[in-house]
Amino acid sequence: MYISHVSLTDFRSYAQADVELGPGTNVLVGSNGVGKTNIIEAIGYLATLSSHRVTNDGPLLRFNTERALVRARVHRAKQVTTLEVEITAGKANRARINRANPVRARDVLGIVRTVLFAPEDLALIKGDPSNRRRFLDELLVTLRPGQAATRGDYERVLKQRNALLKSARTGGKLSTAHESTLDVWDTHLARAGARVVRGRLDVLKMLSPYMAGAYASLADANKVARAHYQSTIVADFDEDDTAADPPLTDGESAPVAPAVLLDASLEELEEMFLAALLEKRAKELERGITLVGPHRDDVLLTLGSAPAKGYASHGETWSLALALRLAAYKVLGEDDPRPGAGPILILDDVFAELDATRRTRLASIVAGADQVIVTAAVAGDVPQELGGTFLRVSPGVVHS
Ligand SMILES: Nc1ncnc2c1ncn2[C@@H]1O[C@H](COP(=O)(O)OP(=O)(O)OP(=O)(O)O)[C@@H](O)[C@H]1O
Repeated sequence: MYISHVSLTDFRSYAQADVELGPGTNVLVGSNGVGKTNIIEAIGYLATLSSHRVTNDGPLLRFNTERALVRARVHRAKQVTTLEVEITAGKANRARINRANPVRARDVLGIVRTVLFAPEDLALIKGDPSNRRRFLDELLVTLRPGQAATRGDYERVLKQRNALLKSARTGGKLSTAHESTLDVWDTHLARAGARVVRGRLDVLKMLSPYMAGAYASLADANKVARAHYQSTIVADFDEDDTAADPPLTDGESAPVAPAVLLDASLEELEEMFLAALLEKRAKELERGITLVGPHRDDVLLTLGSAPAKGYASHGETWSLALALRLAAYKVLGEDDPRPGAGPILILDDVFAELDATRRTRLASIVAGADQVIVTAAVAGDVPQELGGTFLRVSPGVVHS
């Protein structure tokens, strides 16, 4: 797929900007701070309804404005869709498809598919587990938009269960009424949580071979890149390793998924989760929080026999983070293999970080994507093999 036109109103540094893009490679070039990333952030927002840089929408609204608009013309296979998302401070966002009546923003998930790689992605390897959970969850929602509701259910139940645990803790002894309410929340939590875990395991299974392949193509290393789901819902998890959330200080937070978890059905996962909740109930009451569940899970990434976090070099960390995104790109391409339906690949500031060999390798890996959007402060950093159209960005304006 590709986007042929993006229009921004009061988004980040842009009062109003129109950007014409084409299929194939588009390179946005301009000095530091002119607004290149702001453009690709807006395109990424249409796909995920979130920014790759900030966790809330506030900074996306241009200073002193209340509302931002991102509009795009999307070409997917033979279909052309005009998509518009309105981001409003402190209110639910709204969207419009083909200028029809507004719908919930959530309803447009899945129309645009992007895979965005940015320097912030180093946190996928070096950062706390929430980065890796978010990576899997976002990909899952792109593949199965219905998963957004499951995730929402899980968060809601988790919040209510935590509130109950906290009130039971401050109130002293757990009353019978509290206990039976907790049983009810456990059932709801396990039902939604099992779906979250199953979805993540499925996604990770799809990603793994592509991640290993992309890493091998990017790096000379003879180290194999692997990803293992670590779940707190497996029986022998020791919550002392996760005293705080984010639970990781270093090393591992929970056991690597055993085969029993990898192949478990939803019902089996639910049972596992319920058993783990029961086992941890006393500890949870003591601490006033839910200690087990997908909100505490992690993905252990390894290079050769060592965990990437804490051991990988800077270059290896870059290559592995990039390999994860390229794997996501492959998985999405496989999910909708129609010609012209592949995801849009966005590479923010990536070439400046790579040596000449890796630049060329990356260029050959991404060649053939329906659309690649690259940002660079220095045009010469973008390998010539990539070709494409250059667009010059200066503050507030994009010149074709
Ligand atoms: N909400 C906002 N309102 C107005 N301006 C903003 C807002 N958020 C960011 N900016 C401005 O946008 C600019 C940053 O834009 P962006 O991150 O797109 O730069 P860039 O061209 O990608 O730079 P670099 O090459 O350094 O990565 C900064 O000047 C910043 O002050």
